[in-house]
Amino acid sequence: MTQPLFITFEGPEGAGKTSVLQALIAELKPLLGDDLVTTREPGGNPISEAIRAILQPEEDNGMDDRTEALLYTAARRQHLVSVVLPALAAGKIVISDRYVDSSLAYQGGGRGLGVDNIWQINQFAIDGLMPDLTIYFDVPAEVGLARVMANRQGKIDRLDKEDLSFHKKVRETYLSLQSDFSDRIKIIDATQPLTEVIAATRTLLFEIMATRKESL
Ligand SMILES: Nc1ncnc2c1ncn2[C@@H]1O[C@H](COP(=O)(O)OP(=O)(O)OP(=O)(O)O)[C@@H](O)[C@H]1O
Ligand SMILES: Cc1cn([C@H]2C[C@H](O)[C@@H](COP(=O)(O)O)O2)c(=O)[nH]c1=O
Repeated sequence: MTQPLFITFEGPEGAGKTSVLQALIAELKPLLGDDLVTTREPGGNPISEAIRAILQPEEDNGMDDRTEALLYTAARRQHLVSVVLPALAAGKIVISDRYVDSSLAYQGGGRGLGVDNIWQINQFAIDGLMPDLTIYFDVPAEVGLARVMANRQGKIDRLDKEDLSFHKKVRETYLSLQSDFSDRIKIIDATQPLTEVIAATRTLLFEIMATRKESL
């Protein structure tokens, strides 16, 4: 069996994670086949997708900030158990669009609940499982939000609609996490043209895949 890899994509709204992932799936699937599993949070299985629908309606639903933090964490737990852990146990490469850093940045930073508090509640859910590599796509909040507003054709959800100061705090928290955990979290300037962002991501993915060894 080959050594499993757990890779996560992170970033503020409109950073381009989904576009990059779609482009690279098209390149990597012919090479890796079933060895590559791509997924997203919140979601990736029926229970977590149901939680996503509660978390991300288009209109404000009056949700309490701590309830929000707990629901993202619950969705994460189910996603881990249903999708991520079985794939890693089978030696696969898992790429998840968002993971625990999203909660640290959005609920810890954006909502002001505190990164340490959000880290603590997440320990129960993730049981120590951290990514081998996190790629952080960095854009100023204004740039990302402008992309979302220009392109989402009516599907602007509850979090997209938060004010600019919320989204700025999300980005600041991501930058601080990246600086504190720079061995794990690699930063890409996502204001570059998409083709360049894809190329930078490809380089990081191929670097870590080259370290993957055969194991018993
Ligand atoms: N580097 C780029 N330059 C210009 N436009 C981009 C770039 N990357 C992505 N976009 C556009 O920005 C929009 C948002 O991109 P995408 O959905 O991939 O971002 P995301 O990080 O997945 O966002 P979210 O997390 O908010 O869903 C899309 O319309 C996409 O075409
Ligand atoms: C995992 C996670 C996500 N969020 C927020 C971030 C985004 O606004 C949405 C996810 O939407 P996307 O289009 O799939 O990126 O949810 C969050 O606030 N906390 C989290 O833990």
